[in-house]
Amino acid sequence: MIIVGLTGSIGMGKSTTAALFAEQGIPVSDSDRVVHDLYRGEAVPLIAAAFPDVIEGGVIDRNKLSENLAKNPANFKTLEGIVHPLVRSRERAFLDGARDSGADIAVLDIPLLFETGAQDRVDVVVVVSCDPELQKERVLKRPGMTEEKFDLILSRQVPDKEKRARADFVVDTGHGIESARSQVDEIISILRRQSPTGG
Ligand SMILES: CC(C)(COP(=O)(O)OP(=O)(O)OC[C@H]1O[C@@H](n2cnc3c(N)ncnc32)[C@H](O)[C@@H]1O)[C@@H](O)C(=O)NCCC(=O)NCCS
Ligand SMILES: Nc1ncnc2c1ncn2[C@@H]1O[C@H](COP(=O)(O)OP(=O)(O)OP(=O)(O)O)[C@@H](O)[C@H]1O
Repeated sequence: MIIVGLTGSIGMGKSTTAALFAEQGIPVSDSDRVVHDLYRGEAVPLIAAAFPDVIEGGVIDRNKLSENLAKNPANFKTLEGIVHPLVRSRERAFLDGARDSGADIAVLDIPLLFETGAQDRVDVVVVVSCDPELQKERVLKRPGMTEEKFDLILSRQVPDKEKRARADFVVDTGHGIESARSQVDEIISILRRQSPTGG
């Protein structure tokens, strides 16, 4: 099974591109979604011990957590120390399930692929990218997003230019969905041609 690591900076179109792989029947795991899920369950007691004021009604309130991180960026390190091993363990379970189901390709959508060294755990790296102005416009449209939060998150991510340089494939999301869909379909057919079973 070919493991594809899908990454890209905030707002570049990872989730949208991941959905295009899923459309072709390829199993996809979304790390941001895994984190959000952990914040409603397994991670709650661990995060409550480190940051008691971000718990609301027994779950983690991501807005409160974001405010906490904006005030104390050093807390990212503690938080990531709790969250990333849990994400990693969910990732292994996902890959086992994908293998058991006979998938020839599986996609891991990992926003912090290069930052966490996850490129060593995947066979192929796909980076999603677009123009930085379009990226900013997309992100600032989101409810609860501020320029400050955008800059804080960007400052913790490997720059887009470097990501593109390290990619096996780049998907440009700046020209609409149909364009992205044909880029993804092309990547899938290249991978299937290269795979030992020939797909
Ligand atoms: C900072 C938090 C509270 C913001 O939550 P919110 O719902 O507003 O945003 P969301 O989770 O959708 O993330 C928005 C964007 O920021 C990126 N991002 C999230 N955490 C980080 C981080 N630690 N470093 C760099 N980028 C990050 C995401 O990948 C995404 O591109 C949340 O993302 C979080 O708890 N992050 C820490 C866990 C983590 O490292 N996640 C990254 C993927 S494993
Ligand atoms: N190929 C595309 N064509 C047109 N719009 C797109 C395309 N890809 C993404 N978008 C739009 O850009 C915005 C951000 O996309 P998406 O949520 O997929 O980004 P993301 O990289 O997953 O973001 P984050 O890193 O914050 O989770 C969305 O509004 C989405 O509809």
